[in-house]
Amino acid sequence: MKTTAMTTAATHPTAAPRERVDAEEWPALAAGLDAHGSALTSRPVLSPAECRAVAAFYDEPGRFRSTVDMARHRFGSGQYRYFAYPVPEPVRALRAAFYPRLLPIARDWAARLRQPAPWPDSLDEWLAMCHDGGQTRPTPILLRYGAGDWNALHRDLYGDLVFPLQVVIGLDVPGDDYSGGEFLMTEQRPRAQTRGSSTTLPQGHALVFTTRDRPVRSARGWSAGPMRHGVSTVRDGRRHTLGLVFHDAA
Ligand SMILES: O=C(O)CCC(=O)C(=O)O
Ligand SMILES: [Fe+2]
Repeated sequence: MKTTAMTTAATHPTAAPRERVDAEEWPALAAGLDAHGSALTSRPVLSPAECRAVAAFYDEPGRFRSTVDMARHRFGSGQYRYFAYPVPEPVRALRAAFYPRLLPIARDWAARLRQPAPWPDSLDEWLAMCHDGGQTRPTPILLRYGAGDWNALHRDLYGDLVFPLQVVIGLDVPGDDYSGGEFLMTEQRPRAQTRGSSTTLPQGHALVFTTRDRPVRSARGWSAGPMRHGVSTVRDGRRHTLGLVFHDAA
C-alpha cells in the first residue's frame, strides 16, 4: 500500500464505519463546530469503494420510501430519495455512530442557549421517542445532482422533536466527478445582514453542521443564530451525497 494512502480509510479496509467515526479527533471537530456552525471530519468515514456502493443505492428504488423532485416543490433542482426502514449498511451504522459523538455537543449547545435537551444516550432510544411522538418515518437521504441542479437554502425540520446537528457525506471526488456544487450555509445575524460560507465536500468525509440554530456569543451571554444550508449549482458532472438527520419525520 502506498504511504500516500496512510490517512485515508483505505488504509484500514476492515475498519468499520463506527471505528472511523470513533477515531475522529472529536474535541477539534467540536471546536470547529463552535466557531463556524459546521466542521469536516479530518479523515474519510467511507472508503472510495464504499462511497460508490452507497451512491449506487440510488438506482435501487426498493430501498427508498419516497423520491422528491426538488423543482416540483421549488426546493431547487434535482432529486433525492428517503431511505425506507430498515436503512442499509453502512448508512445505519454511520447514523448510530455519529449520534453519541454529537450528543455532548448538542447538550452543551442547549445548555448555553437555555433550551431543553431531551436527547437520550442512544440513537435507538431517541428514535423510539420520535416514533412515540408521531415522527415515525426515516430521514436519511441520498441525493443526486446533475449539471444545473442545486439545493435551495433550507432547514431539515420534520416536527417538534429536533436533534440540533446533522451530517452530510460527500460520495464523489469534487473537481473530477463534478464541478460547482459547494455545500452552502448561511447564518442570520440579529439586526445585521446574513453571513455565508461554502464547503467543498471531499470524497468520504463527513461535514457535521447545525440543523436550526447555533449558539452565538452576545452581550448578555448566548443567543440562537439561525442557520440554513443548501448546495450551489452543479456546473458539470454528477454529485451524490448521503444526508443523515437524527430525528425522524412525521
Ligand atoms: O447535498 C448536500 O450537500 C446537502 C444535502 C442536504 O440538504 C442535507 O444533507 O440535508
Ligand atoms: Fe438538508
